[in-house]
Amino acid sequence: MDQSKRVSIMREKFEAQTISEAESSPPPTRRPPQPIRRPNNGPATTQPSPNSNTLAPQQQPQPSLSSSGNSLPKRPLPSPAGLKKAPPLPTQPRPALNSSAEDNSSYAGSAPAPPIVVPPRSPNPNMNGHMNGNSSNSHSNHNNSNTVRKISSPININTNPPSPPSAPPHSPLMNGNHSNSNNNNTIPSPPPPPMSKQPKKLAPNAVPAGLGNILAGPPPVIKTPIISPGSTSPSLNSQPTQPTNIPPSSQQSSTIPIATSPTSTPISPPSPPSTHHQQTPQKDEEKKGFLAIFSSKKKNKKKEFSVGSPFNVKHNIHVDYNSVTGFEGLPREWEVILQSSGITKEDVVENSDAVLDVLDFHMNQQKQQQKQEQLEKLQAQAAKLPPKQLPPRPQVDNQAAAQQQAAAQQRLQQQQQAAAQQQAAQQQQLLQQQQAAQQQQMLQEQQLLEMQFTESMCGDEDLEFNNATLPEESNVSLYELISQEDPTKIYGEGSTKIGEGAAGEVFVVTKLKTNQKVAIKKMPLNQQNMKLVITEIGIMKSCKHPNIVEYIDSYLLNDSLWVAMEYMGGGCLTEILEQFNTVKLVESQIAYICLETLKGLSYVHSQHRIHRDIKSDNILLGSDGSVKLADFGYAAQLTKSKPKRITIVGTPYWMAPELIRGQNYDRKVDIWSLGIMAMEMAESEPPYMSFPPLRALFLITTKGIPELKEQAKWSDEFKDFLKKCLEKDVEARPDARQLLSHPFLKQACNSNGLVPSIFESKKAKEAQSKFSIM
Ligand SMILES: Nc1ncnc2c1ncn2[C@@H]1O[C@H](COP(=O)(O)OP(=O)(O)OP(=O)(O)O)[C@@H](O)[C@H]1O
Repeated sequence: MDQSKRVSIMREKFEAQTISEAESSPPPTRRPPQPIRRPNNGPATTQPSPNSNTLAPQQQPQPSLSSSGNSLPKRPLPSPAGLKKAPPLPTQPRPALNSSAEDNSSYAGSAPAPPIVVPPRSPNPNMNGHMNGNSSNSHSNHNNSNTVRKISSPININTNPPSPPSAPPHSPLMNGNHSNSNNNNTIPSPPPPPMSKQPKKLAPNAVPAGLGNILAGPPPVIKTPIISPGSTSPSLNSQPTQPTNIPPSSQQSSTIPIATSPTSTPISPPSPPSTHHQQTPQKDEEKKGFLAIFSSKKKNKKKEFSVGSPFNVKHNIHVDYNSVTGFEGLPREWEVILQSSGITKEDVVENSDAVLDVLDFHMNQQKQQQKQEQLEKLQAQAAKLPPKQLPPRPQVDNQAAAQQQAAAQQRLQQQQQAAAQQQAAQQQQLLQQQQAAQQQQMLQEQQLLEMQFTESMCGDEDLEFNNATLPEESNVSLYELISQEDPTKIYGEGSTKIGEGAAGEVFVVTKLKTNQKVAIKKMPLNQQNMKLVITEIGIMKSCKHPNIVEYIDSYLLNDSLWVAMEYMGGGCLTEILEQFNTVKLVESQIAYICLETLKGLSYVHSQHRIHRDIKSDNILLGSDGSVKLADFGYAAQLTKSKPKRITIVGTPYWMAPELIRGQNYDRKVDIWSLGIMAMEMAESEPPYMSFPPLRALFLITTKGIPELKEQAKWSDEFKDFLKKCLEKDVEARPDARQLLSHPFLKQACNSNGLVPSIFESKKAKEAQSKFSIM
């Protein structure tokens, strides 16, 4: 699309959204900042005893496996202090962005529906980093062994106008690898973030997202996945120079399509100016230098909008694209976004499309965040409602009182009878539903087996590339996936918390019959995360491969879903990388981890699935050095009707350029992420980690990935492997099967070769937490 038209449409969307929200939403509230932490949560090194009550009530309400369900937590509970990795040293947060699950509905095969805006998988404020657009991660300080990588906090959004421009950051990466030399016109980026241990949680309603904090301090670093439906726009306050909280708009009608989304709603053609709700930024004419390029020439024109019909907007504000000076007429908030993300005038001029992609991305992200905020607020309000008070009993004489008592007793009996009948009917209905679900499940398993059989007859070529073998969309409900068994009869009472993610907490329990250790991920279940959960379980359940964490079963207890899976005693790969100062992976180990990951990916891809969140956090290690893929919460099933994907899902620093750009993408995005993960293993963190996420996304799409810092340290094979994985041209990027024969992987050690590093990193981590306690 023509640049100026695209900018113009984006601005129209923005204006419409702003007005629609301003009129239809309740007064905004700013959520008080609360530190959110994604703990470094490797498995406990001590063996949990079935009887050990590691989650002592005084520390934490015990989420015991009680069949009554009364003792089960409705939300994941705060972890015991001792189990959370003590944050030893300041770290840089890795913020996550908002999510929506347009794609994730696909596993379940729901009929194509309007983009589903998926708020955090967990409403627990302590866990909302993942989906709330907020997670944090440390900025690795290689000189400091105590650096913590995985700390979560929601992305910070702030409406404060940008500080006066300061010097742009000079990343070694950029300096060394990219031409970003003309500083005269450069919009100053925030200075390189100080290591801050305490992740900030910014007021998510504030607009523009994260900017105040980005400007003021460490940039948010996104570590957790994003899902962007491509159909939303940020709710930005019409007074851009004020720190503002914008109420989230929960109306679907208020969502705005992005240009790249197939779900976009068409924008109405231009029409004459209207008479109210002028949202044009003020003082544009005062802007100088770079800012001047954004000045709107038509700022006095007015627009007409109706609440609830944000798409019926008039093209009476013109945002022009000028190939010499950049964009003109961008909303003030966008200027701030660009400034704080370190996106320069040169960037705008040279890569206007990429800048628009990033702005689109940001708009979507903000929208999700606001929706989540709204949801959390409603939930909080509902929780605060006082219990219904019984009316005070009137004073009556004894006889009247006796009569009243008898009548009341009779009424009570009648009510009890009615309730019992109703309950019986409900139980009957539930039973029928369960039977139907079981039948359906059997049918589907049968179909799956048939499909796998057909695939196994086809050979690898057909498995991976013949779209004819793509499955049809199928509809799976949660009841079809979960077990009806009582987990309290299967697992012992004792449980030890071993990890925590945005979706829930992970415990290790012991299977009574076999004495085998099992990991149980407990996720609060609600309407928002239902599809993600179904996706995760559905895909895990049907993935059986030595390089994929084995799914055991899942259970519904109250409104929590417990997913039992193979226990991986070595924790996640990130835990090794966090100890970069003391434990460095050598090439043979990196090659081994890449090889095992590729085997898993090759299998996943052969099932026409995309993992979409490959990163060190989602690679689990066995104590025997085995390497397995985990966390399929963001995976997508390709189907005949959806052979490609477009939803923006992933964790920014690991995201492939085609995905960031909102183009159709497929399995190859996982290969890109694997390349980034390989760089993580070499350098402890992904490229551009020191940049704010939007800037990182921009750099990924425009500059690609810089080379490894210590070129001489690495073999040509490794460098070539990275080059192949990080090939921007999707066609030229090899697939998993092709990569498996890359010469670099021939250097791979065996599983035993990884064990010492797992062991050492645990030791270092223990020493670190002891040190931080002292
Ligand atoms: N099967 C397992 N065995 C051992 N540890 C596990 C297992 N599954 C998860 N963990 C631990 O729990 C942590 C959180 O698990 P997981 O990543 O699945 O949760 P999540 O809520 O999906 O997280 P994310 O925020 O990455 O989406 C992991 O980083 C890992 O340390």
